[in-house]
Amino acid sequence: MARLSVNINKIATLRNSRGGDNPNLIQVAKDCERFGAQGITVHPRPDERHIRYNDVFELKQVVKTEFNIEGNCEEQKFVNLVLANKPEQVTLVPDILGQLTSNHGWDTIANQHYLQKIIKVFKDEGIRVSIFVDPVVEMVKAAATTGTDRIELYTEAYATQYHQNKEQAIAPYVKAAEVAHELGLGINAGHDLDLNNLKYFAQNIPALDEVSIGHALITDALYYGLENTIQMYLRQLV
Ligand SMILES: CC(=O)[C@@H](O)[C@H](O)COP(=O)(O)O
Ligand SMILES: NCC(=O)COP(=O)(O)O
Repeated sequence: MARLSVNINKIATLRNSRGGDNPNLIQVAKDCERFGAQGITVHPRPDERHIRYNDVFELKQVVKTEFNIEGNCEEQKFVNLVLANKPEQVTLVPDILGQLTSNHGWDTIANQHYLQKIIKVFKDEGIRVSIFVDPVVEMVKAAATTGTDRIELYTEAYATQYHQNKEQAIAPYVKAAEVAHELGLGINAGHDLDLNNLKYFAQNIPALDEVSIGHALITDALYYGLENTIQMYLRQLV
């Protein structure tokens, strides 16, 4: 059964909007775990518009499940932050500066040597590495030679197409996941997964290890409450 990591970026967005400490990010992380989350994900960005670098140090002290830090490893500040905190997992995302949200996976062919080098930096410190990739077989095959432990399949395209044609939407992910599994890679997934599309995704990707979900889950929590919402998401993964 795939594990659920709750991305708490949006809690930090809300907190930062008033400059104070309400909602308290650390308490929310603890509560997510108490309500059943099997991991906590954060994606600090250079402008610190939601997660601040300092939040990561505080979260590291309290997260008891899997701590997953996502971000752009081309930023030295991000690399230093991860190495200083040694989370269970780092997810490398090829964001460009000022990007609204993540919108593409790595070109694992063009960046093969760079990825081999940077992945080793984290793995030498005992940190599991996952890299963000589009569901493209060539990219998955080249991911396998970078030394990464896992890939995270970027699911925005799946989420967008799901309502029109879910069979068509899932097809490239099934293929990419089969290849990843054959090559010995672990499989994570995330971006725009929600209560409508999650169950079908998990049912069709049997080797799925983990999903990280933030935007939709935190939005749903406004209506259903955080505890109830986390339980609802966990039920989609059974
Ligand atoms: C890598 C990924 O898909 C998510 O981490 C997403 O980028 C969330 O980041 P924002 O909350 O900044 O949109
Ligand atoms: N890695 C994806 C993630 O952490 C959350 O993405 P989203 O659910 O906020 O789109």
